[in-house]
Amino acid sequence: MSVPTTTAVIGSGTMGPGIAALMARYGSTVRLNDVSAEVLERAAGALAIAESVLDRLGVPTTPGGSVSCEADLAAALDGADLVIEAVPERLDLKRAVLAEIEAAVRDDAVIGTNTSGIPVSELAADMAHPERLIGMHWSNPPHVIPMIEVIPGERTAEGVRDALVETVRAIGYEAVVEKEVPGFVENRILYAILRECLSLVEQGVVSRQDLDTCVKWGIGYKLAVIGPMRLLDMAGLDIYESVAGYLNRELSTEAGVSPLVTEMTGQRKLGMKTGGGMYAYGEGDVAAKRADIIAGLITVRRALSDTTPV
Ligand SMILES: NC(=O)c1ccc[n+]([C@@H]2O[C@H](COP(=O)([O-])OP(=O)(O)OC[C@H]3O[C@@H](n4cnc5c(N)ncnc54)[C@H](O)[C@@H]3O)[C@@H](O)[C@H]2O)c1
Ligand SMILES: Cc1ncc(C=O)c(C(=O)O)c1O
Repeated sequence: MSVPTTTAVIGSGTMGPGIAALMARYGSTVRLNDVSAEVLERAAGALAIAESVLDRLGVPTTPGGSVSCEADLAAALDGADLVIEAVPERLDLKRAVLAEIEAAVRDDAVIGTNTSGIPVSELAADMAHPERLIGMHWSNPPHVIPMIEVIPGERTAEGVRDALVETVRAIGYEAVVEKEVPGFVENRILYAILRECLSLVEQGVVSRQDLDTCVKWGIGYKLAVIGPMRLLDMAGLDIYESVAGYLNRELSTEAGVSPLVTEMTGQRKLGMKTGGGMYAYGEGDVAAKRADIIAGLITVRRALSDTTPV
Protein backbone atom coordinates (compact mmCIF):
# COMPACT_ATOMS: atom_id res chain seq x y z
CA MET A 1 0.00 0.00 0.00
CA SER A 2 1.49 3.37 -0.92
CA VAL A 3 -1.07 6.18 -0.67
CA PRO A 4 -4.33 4.48 0.32
CA THR A 5 -7.20 4.95 -2.11
CA THR A 6 -9.58 5.46 0.81
CA THR A 7 -8.65 6.50 4.35
CA ALA A 8 -10.98 6.61 7.35
CA VAL A 9 -9.91 8.93 10.19
CA ILE A 10 -11.82 8.14 13.39
CA GLY A 11 -11.83 11.07 15.82
CA SER A 12 -11.79 14.69 14.66
CA GLY A 13 -10.28 16.52 17.62
CA THR A 14 -6.82 18.09 17.78
CA MET A 15 -5.26 15.47 15.47
CA GLY A 16 -7.95 14.19 13.08
CA PRO A 17 -8.42 17.17 10.70
CA GLY A 18 -4.69 17.70 10.04
CA ILE A 19 -4.22 13.97 9.34
CA ALA A 20 -7.25 13.98 7.04
CA ALA A 21 -6.09 17.09 5.15
CA LEU A 22 -2.63 15.62 4.55
CA MET A 23 -3.89 12.22 3.35
CA ALA A 24 -6.29 13.96 0.93
CA ARG A 25 -3.48 16.17 -0.33
CA TYR A 26 -1.74 13.00 -1.49
CA GLY A 27 -4.81 11.84 -3.40
CA SER A 28 -6.69 9.73 -0.85
CA THR A 29 -10.46 9.86 -0.50
CA VAL A 30 -10.73 10.60 3.22
CA ARG A 31 -13.72 10.16 5.50
CA LEU A 32 -13.48 11.97 8.81
CA ASN A 33 -15.66 10.56 11.58
CA ASP A 34 -16.50 11.69 15.14
CA VAL A 35 -19.14 10.76 17.70
CA SER A 36 -19.84 14.42 18.31
CA ALA A 37 -22.00 16.19 15.72
CA GLU A 38 -20.77 19.52 17.06
CA VAL A 39 -17.13 18.49 16.51
CA LEU A 40 -17.88 17.33 12.97
CA GLU A 41 -19.56 20.65 12.23
CA ARG A 42 -16.40 22.48 13.33
CA ALA A 43 -14.18 20.16 11.26
CA ALA A 44 -14.64 22.19 8.07
CA GLY A 45 -12.90 25.16 9.67
CA ALA A 46 -10.02 23.04 10.96
CA LEU A 47 -9.64 21.37 7.55
CA ALA A 48 -9.52 24.75 5.79
CA ILE A 49 -6.77 25.97 8.14
CA ALA A 50 -4.78 22.74 7.63
CA GLU A 51 -5.11 23.04 3.85
CA SER A 52 -3.83 26.61 3.88
CA VAL A 53 -0.85 25.48 5.97
CA LEU A 54 -0.11 22.73 3.43
CA ASP A 55 -0.22 25.39 0.69
CA ARG A 56 2.30 27.50 2.60
CA LEU A 57 4.52 24.46 3.04
CA GLY A 58 4.42 23.95 -0.73
CA VAL A 59 3.00 20.42 -0.45
CA PRO A 60 1.81 19.57 -3.98
CA THR A 61 -1.77 18.44 -4.56
CA THR A 62 -2.37 15.00 -6.04
CA PRO A 63 -5.62 15.00 -8.04
CA GLY A 64 -8.51 12.94 -6.72
CA GLY A 65 -8.09 13.60 -3.01
CA SER A 66 -10.98 14.81 -0.86
CA VAL A 67 -12.23 14.90 2.74
CA SER A 68 -15.84 14.34 3.69
CA CYS A 69 -17.23 14.38 7.21
CA GLU A 70 -19.14 11.21 8.00
CA ALA A 71 -21.09 10.82 11.26
CA ASP A 72 -21.90 7.17 10.64
CA LEU A 73 -18.94 4.93 11.52
CA ALA A 74 -19.85 2.09 9.16
CA ALA A 75 -20.17 4.52 6.27
CA ALA A 76 -16.84 6.12 7.16
CA LEU A 77 -15.15 2.70 7.16
CA ASP A 78 -16.80 1.38 4.00
CA GLY A 79 -14.08 0.29 1.56
CA ALA A 80 -11.22 1.97 3.49
CA ASP A 81 -7.74 0.50 2.95
CA LEU A 82 -6.31 2.50 5.85
CA VAL A 83 -8.11 3.37 9.09
CA ILE A 84 -6.48 5.85 11.46
CA GLU A 85 -7.94 5.73 14.98
CA ALA A 86 -7.53 9.11 16.76
CA VAL A 87 -10.00 8.99 19.66
CA PRO A 88 -9.05 10.06 23.23
CA GLU A 89 -6.18 8.32 25.01
CA ARG A 90 -8.17 5.84 27.11
CA LEU A 91 -7.51 2.12 26.87
CA ASP A 92 -11.17 1.12 27.36
CA LEU A 93 -12.45 3.59 24.77
CA LYS A 94 -9.80 2.70 22.20
CA ARG A 95 -10.46 -1.04 22.64
CA ALA A 96 -14.19 -0.47 22.14
CA VAL A 97 -13.64 1.67 19.05
CA LEU A 98 -11.14 -0.83 17.61
CA ALA A 99 -13.70 -3.62 18.09
CA GLU A 100 -16.26 -1.58 16.14
CA ILE A 101 -13.70 -0.82 13.46
CA GLU A 102 -12.54 -4.38 12.93
CA ALA A 103 -16.12 -5.65 12.74
CA ALA A 104 -16.91 -3.31 9.85
CA VAL A 105 -13.70 -2.81 7.92
CA ARG A 106 -12.37 -4.62 4.85
CA ASP A 107 -10.42 -7.83 5.60
CA ASP A 108 -7.21 -6.45 4.14
CA ALA A 109 -7.43 -2.97 5.69
CA VAL A 110 -4.55 -1.67 7.79
CA ILE A 111 -5.69 -0.20 11.12
CA GLY A 112 -3.29 2.40 12.47
CA THR A 113 -3.74 3.69 16.02
CA ASN A 114 -2.50 7.18 16.85
CA THR A 115 -2.15 6.32 20.54
CA SER A 116 0.49 8.47 22.22
CA GLY A 117 2.02 5.41 23.82
CA ILE A 118 -0.37 2.66 24.94
CA PRO A 119 1.42 -0.52 23.83
CA VAL A 120 -0.21 -1.79 20.63
CA SER A 121 -0.38 -5.34 22.02
CA GLU A 122 -2.52 -4.06 24.93
CA LEU A 123 -4.88 -2.36 22.51
CA ALA A 124 -5.04 -5.51 20.39
CA ALA A 125 -5.58 -7.92 23.31
CA ASP A 126 -9.26 -8.61 22.50
CA MET A 127 -9.12 -8.13 18.75
CA ALA A 128 -10.21 -10.91 16.42
CA HIS A 129 -7.54 -9.84 13.90
CA PRO A 130 -4.67 -8.22 15.83
CA GLU A 131 -2.39 -8.73 12.83
CA ARG A 132 -4.03 -5.71 11.18
CA LEU A 133 -3.40 -3.27 14.05
CA ILE A 134 -0.24 -1.14 14.19
CA GLY A 135 0.89 2.00 15.99
CA MET A 136 0.91 5.02 13.67
CA HIS A 137 1.99 7.83 15.96
CA TRP A 138 1.80 11.27 14.41
CA SER A 139 3.26 14.30 16.15
CA ASN A 140 1.17 17.44 16.67
CA PRO A 141 0.42 19.31 14.38
CA PRO A 142 0.25 16.20 12.19
CA HIS A 143 0.11 18.00 8.84
CA VAL A 144 3.33 19.88 9.69
CA ILE A 145 5.67 17.51 11.58
CA PRO A 146 7.08 15.22 8.86
CA MET A 147 7.75 12.11 10.91
CA ILE A 148 5.57 9.19 12.01
CA GLU A 149 6.52 6.46 14.47
CA VAL A 150 5.51 3.01 13.20
CA ILE A 151 5.11 0.51 16.05
CA PRO A 152 4.15 -3.10 15.38
CA GLY A 153 2.60 -4.99 18.28
CA GLU A 154 3.51 -8.59 19.15
CA ARG A 155 0.96 -9.92 16.68
CA THR A 156 1.12 -7.28 13.93
CA ALA A 157 1.81 -8.87 10.52
CA GLU A 158 5.14 -7.96 8.91
CA GLY A 159 3.27 -7.11 5.72
CA VAL A 160 1.19 -4.55 7.63
CA ARG A 161 4.37 -2.92 9.00
CA ASP A 162 5.95 -2.79 5.54
CA ALA A 163 2.78 -1.41 3.93
CA LEU A 164 2.52 1.33 6.54
CA VAL A 165 6.17 2.34 6.12
CA GLU A 166 5.52 2.59 2.38
CA THR A 167 2.48 4.80 3.03
CA VAL A 168 4.38 7.09 5.38
CA ARG A 169 7.13 7.57 2.79
CA ALA A 170 4.57 8.08 0.01
CA ILE A 171 3.17 11.10 1.88
CA GLY A 172 6.67 12.58 2.11
CA TYR A 173 7.22 11.73 5.80
CA GLU A 174 10.07 9.95 7.62
CA ALA A 175 9.04 6.59 9.09
CA VAL A 176 10.69 5.59 12.37
CA VAL A 177 10.09 1.89 13.05
CA GLU A 178 10.29 0.86 16.71
CA LYS A 179 9.83 -2.04 19.11
CA GLU A 180 6.87 -1.34 21.40
CA VAL A 181 7.55 0.22 24.80
CA PRO A 182 5.05 2.41 26.72
CA GLY A 183 5.19 5.96 25.29
CA PHE A 184 7.10 4.68 22.26
CA VAL A 185 10.28 6.67 21.62
CA GLU A 186 9.08 10.23 21.06
CA ASN A 187 6.90 10.51 24.13
CA ARG A 188 9.34 8.71 26.44
CA ILE A 189 11.82 11.45 25.63
CA LEU A 190 9.28 14.29 25.63
CA TYR A 191 7.80 13.17 28.95
CA ALA A 192 11.26 12.86 30.55
CA ILE A 193 11.82 16.51 29.57
CA LEU A 194 8.34 17.61 30.66
CA ARG A 195 8.67 15.87 34.05
CA GLU A 196 11.86 17.78 34.80
CA CYS A 197 10.40 21.08 33.48
CA LEU A 198 7.30 20.78 35.66
CA SER A 199 9.40 19.87 38.69
CA LEU A 200 11.62 22.96 38.23
CA VAL A 201 8.58 25.25 37.89
CA GLU A 202 6.86 23.64 40.90
CA GLN A 203 9.99 24.14 43.01
CA GLY A 204 10.09 27.83 42.00
CA VAL A 205 13.56 27.43 40.47
CA VAL A 206 12.47 29.28 37.33
CA SER A 207 9.35 31.03 36.01
CA ARG A 208 7.22 29.35 33.30
CA GLN A 209 8.25 32.00 30.78
CA ASP A 210 11.99 31.73 31.52
CA LEU A 211 11.81 27.94 31.44
CA ASP A 212 10.28 28.12 27.97
CA THR A 213 12.99 30.54 26.82
CA CYS A 214 15.76 28.31 28.20
CA VAL A 215 14.41 25.12 26.62
CA LYS A 216 13.56 26.78 23.29
CA TRP A 217 17.05 28.21 22.71
CA GLY A 218 19.32 26.06 24.89
CA ILE A 219 17.85 22.70 23.88
CA GLY A 220 15.19 22.95 21.18
CA TYR A 221 17.20 25.06 18.74
CA LYS A 222 20.12 22.61 18.73
CA LEU A 223 17.92 19.53 18.74
CA ALA A 224 16.06 20.86 15.69
CA VAL A 225 19.32 20.52 13.78
CA ILE A 226 20.95 17.43 15.30
CA GLY A 227 19.64 14.53 17.35
CA PRO A 228 20.74 13.67 20.90
CA MET A 229 23.26 11.04 19.79
CA ARG A 230 25.02 13.57 17.55
CA LEU A 231 24.75 16.16 20.33
CA LEU A 232 26.71 13.83 22.63
CA ASP A 233 29.48 13.68 20.03
CA MET A 234 29.45 17.47 19.70
CA ALA A 235 29.63 18.03 23.48
CA GLY A 236 32.17 15.25 24.19
CA LEU A 237 31.33 11.97 25.86
CA ASP A 238 33.82 12.73 28.66
CA ILE A 239 31.84 15.87 29.51
CA TYR A 240 28.58 13.89 29.53
CA GLU A 241 30.23 11.31 31.83
CA SER A 242 31.40 13.98 34.29
CA VAL A 243 28.10 15.90 34.38
CA ALA A 244 25.87 12.81 34.45
CA GLY A 245 28.03 11.50 37.31
CA TYR A 246 26.74 14.19 39.69
CA LEU A 247 23.54 15.36 37.95
CA ASN A 248 21.50 12.26 37.14
CA ARG A 249 20.85 11.50 40.80
CA GLU A 250 19.37 15.02 41.22
CA LEU A 251 16.78 14.72 38.44
CA SER A 252 13.08 14.24 39.07
CA THR A 253 11.99 10.64 39.48
CA GLU A 254 8.33 11.58 40.12
CA ALA A 255 6.30 8.49 39.26
CA GLY A 256 2.92 10.25 39.32
CA VAL A 257 1.51 13.19 37.43
CA SER A 258 2.74 16.67 38.40
CA PRO A 259 0.48 18.28 41.06
CA LEU A 260 0.62 21.53 39.09
CA VAL A 261 -1.00 19.74 36.14
CA THR A 262 -3.62 17.87 38.18
CA GLU A 263 -4.63 21.11 39.88
CA MET A 264 -5.23 22.71 36.49
CA THR A 265 -7.04 19.78 34.92
CA GLY A 266 -9.25 19.73 38.05
CA GLN A 267 -10.26 23.28 37.16
CA ARG A 268 -10.74 22.36 33.45
CA LYS A 269 -7.79 24.54 32.53
CA LEU A 270 -6.58 22.34 29.68
CA GLY A 271 -4.50 24.82 27.69
CA MET A 272 -5.34 26.46 24.38
CA LYS A 273 -8.40 24.31 23.80
CA THR A 274 -10.11 25.76 26.90
CA GLY A 275 -8.52 29.21 26.73
CA GLY A 276 -6.22 28.78 29.73
CA GLY A 277 -3.48 26.49 31.08
CA MET A 278 0.16 27.21 31.87
CA TYR A 279 -0.47 30.66 30.41
CA ALA A 280 -3.64 32.79 30.42
CA TYR A 281 -5.15 33.64 27.02
CA GLY A 282 -7.41 36.63 26.44
CA GLU A 283 -10.03 36.95 23.73
CA GLY A 284 -8.37 36.22 20.35
CA ASP A 285 -5.03 35.26 21.93
CA VAL A 286 -5.34 31.53 21.22
CA ALA A 287 -5.92 31.98 17.50
CA ALA A 288 -3.03 34.46 17.31
CA LYS A 289 -0.69 32.16 19.26
CA ARG A 290 -1.62 29.13 17.16
CA ALA A 291 -0.94 31.17 13.99
CA ASP A 292 2.46 32.28 15.39
CA ILE A 293 3.41 28.69 16.21
CA ILE A 294 2.43 27.44 12.75
CA ALA A 295 4.34 30.30 11.09
CA GLY A 296 7.42 29.42 13.16
CA LEU A 297 7.13 25.71 12.34
CA ILE A 298 6.80 26.48 8.62
CA THR A 299 9.89 28.72 8.68
CA VAL A 300 11.97 26.17 10.59
CA ARG A 301 10.81 23.24 8.43
CA ARG A 302 11.79 25.12 5.27
CA ALA A 303 15.18 26.00 6.76
CA LEU A 304 15.81 22.46 7.99
CA SER A 305 14.99 20.92 4.62
CA ASP A 306 18.23 22.58 3.34
CA THR A 307 20.40 21.11 6.11
CA THR A 308 22.15 17.75 6.19
CA PRO A 309 20.34 14.86 7.90
CA VAL A 310 20.89 14.33 11.66
N1 LIG B 1 -2.97 16.14 21.00
C1 LIG B 1 -1.74 15.73 20.67
O1 LIG B 1 -0.75 16.50 20.74
C2 LIG B 1 -1.52 14.33 20.20
C3 LIG B 1 -0.36 14.04 19.44
C4 LIG B 1 -0.17 12.73 18.98
C5 LIG B 1 -1.06 11.74 19.32
N2 LIG B 1 -2.17 12.06 20.05
C6 LIG B 1 -3.11 10.97 20.34
O2 LIG B 1 -4.13 11.00 19.33
C7 LIG B 1 -5.38 10.59 19.89
C8 LIG B 1 -6.38 11.73 19.73
O3 LIG B 1 -5.86 12.86 20.38
P1 LIG B 1 -6.52 14.31 20.20
O4 LIG B 1 -5.58 15.26 20.87
O5 LIG B 1 -6.90 14.51 18.78
O6 LIG B 1 -7.81 14.12 21.11
P2 LIG B 1 -9.10 15.07 21.19
O7 LIG B 1 -9.69 14.83 22.51
O8 LIG B 1 -8.76 16.45 20.75
O9 LIG B 1 -10.06 14.46 20.04
C9 LIG B 1 -10.58 13.17 20.07
C10 LIG B 1 -11.89 13.17 19.31
O10 LIG B 1 -12.39 11.84 19.30
C11 LIG B 1 -13.78 11.92 19.39
N3 LIG B 1 -14.32 10.64 19.83
C12 LIG B 1 -14.48 10.17 21.09
N4 LIG B 1 -15.01 8.94 21.05
C13 LIG B 1 -15.17 8.61 19.75
C14 LIG B 1 -15.70 7.48 19.08
N5 LIG B 1 -16.16 6.42 19.76
N6 LIG B 1 -15.74 7.50 17.74
C15 LIG B 1 -15.32 8.58 17.03
N7 LIG B 1 -14.82 9.69 17.62
C16 LIG B 1 -14.75 9.70 18.96
C17 LIG B 1 -14.06 13.08 20.34
O11 LIG B 1 -15.37 13.59 20.15
C18 LIG B 1 -12.97 14.06 19.93
O12 LIG B 1 -13.43 14.98 18.97
C19 LIG B 1 -5.07 10.24 21.35
O13 LIG B 1 -4.79 8.87 21.43
C20 LIG B 1 -3.84 11.08 21.66
O14 LIG B 1 -3.09 10.55 22.72
C21 LIG B 1 -2.43 13.33 20.47
C1 LIG C 1 2.25 16.85 25.61
C2 LIG C 1 2.16 15.94 24.42
N1 LIG C 1 1.75 14.68 24.61
C3 LIG C 1 1.67 13.82 23.58
C4 LIG C 1 2.02 14.21 22.30
C5 LIG C 1 1.96 13.20 21.26
O1 LIG C 1 1.55 12.06 21.47
C6 LIG C 1 2.43 15.51 22.06
C7 LIG C 1 2.80 16.05 20.71
O2 LIG C 1 2.73 15.35 19.68
O3 LIG C 1 3.20 17.22 20.65
C8 LIG C 1 2.51 16.40 23.17
O4 LIG C 1 2.94 17.66 23.01
